[in-house]
Amino acid sequence: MNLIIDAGNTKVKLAIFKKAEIIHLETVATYDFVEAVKKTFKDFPQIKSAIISSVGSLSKEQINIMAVFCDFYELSNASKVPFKNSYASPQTLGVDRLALATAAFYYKPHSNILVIDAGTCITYDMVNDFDEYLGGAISPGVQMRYNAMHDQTAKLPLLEKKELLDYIGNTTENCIHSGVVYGVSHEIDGVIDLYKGRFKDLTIILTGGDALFLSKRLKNTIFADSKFLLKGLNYLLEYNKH
Ligand SMILES: Nc1ncnc2c1ncn2[C@@H]1O[C@H](COP(=O)(O)OP(=O)(O)O)[C@@H](O)[C@H]1O
Ligand SMILES: CC(C)(COP(=O)(O)O)[C@@H](O)C(=O)NCCC(=O)O
Repeated sequence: MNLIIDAGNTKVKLAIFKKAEIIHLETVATYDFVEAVKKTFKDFPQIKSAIISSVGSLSKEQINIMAVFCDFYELSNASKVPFKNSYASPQTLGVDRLALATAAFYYKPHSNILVIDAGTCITYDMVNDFDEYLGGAISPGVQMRYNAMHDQTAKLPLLEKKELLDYIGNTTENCIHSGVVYGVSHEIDGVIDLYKGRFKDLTIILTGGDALFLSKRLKNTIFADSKFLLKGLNYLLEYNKH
């Protein structure tokens, strides 16, 4: 069994893989990380190896607790990956994006794949049919857009995402929801259209905490998989063992 940890900027996801199958999944806040790890090893003593991708605020001490329990690997920009990395600043690339590109590579090798991760930020990552990672884009995530409007104005309230019946907002709250929800979904559809114009037979994967909420609102056909990054990490753990 492998313990796979994706520490993002909002939440830490812990998954246990038995070969390619996820048999346990939980999401915790950064401050609960150490307790969650201890409990996981108590409940699943069969875990032999672990990997962590951390782009959030976990400290070195928090991360190093893993080494107490098993054979532990921290994903870094020096890790081996199964594709050609053509990012011009590989040392500053988020390791979570390396995991997404890895999942894309194994999902459909030698094909054009765009991965959209709607998490704290929305990331766009492109792997082409030459198995080459090109990069993509980083934009503000759903909750970040709500937070920014509240934090940087005097009058706008802090809201959370909500289903909307009409894109014409008729109250302050509805106008904010419309701006965020229709803004994000039209951004994503617009970006997909750009990539479709350049890459033939493009496969589009949507993942991250807001994937299910957004998938219903897109005009493009996408494959939503909230566990895509975790699957990429499980591949990278096996890939870097040898
Ligand atoms: N409990 C929740 N209820 C509603 N939305 C949530 C919840 N937790 C996370 N989200 C949404 O998912 C986003 C974070 O997704 P996630 O993939 O966990 O981010 P990260 O990997 O950056 O930590 C937030 O920006 C928010 O919009
Ligand atoms: C863009 C990110 C903040 C996304 O993090 P997330 O929203 O998944 O928590 C992260 O991948 C990161 O810190 N990247 C470094 C810059 C780069 O990828 O070029």
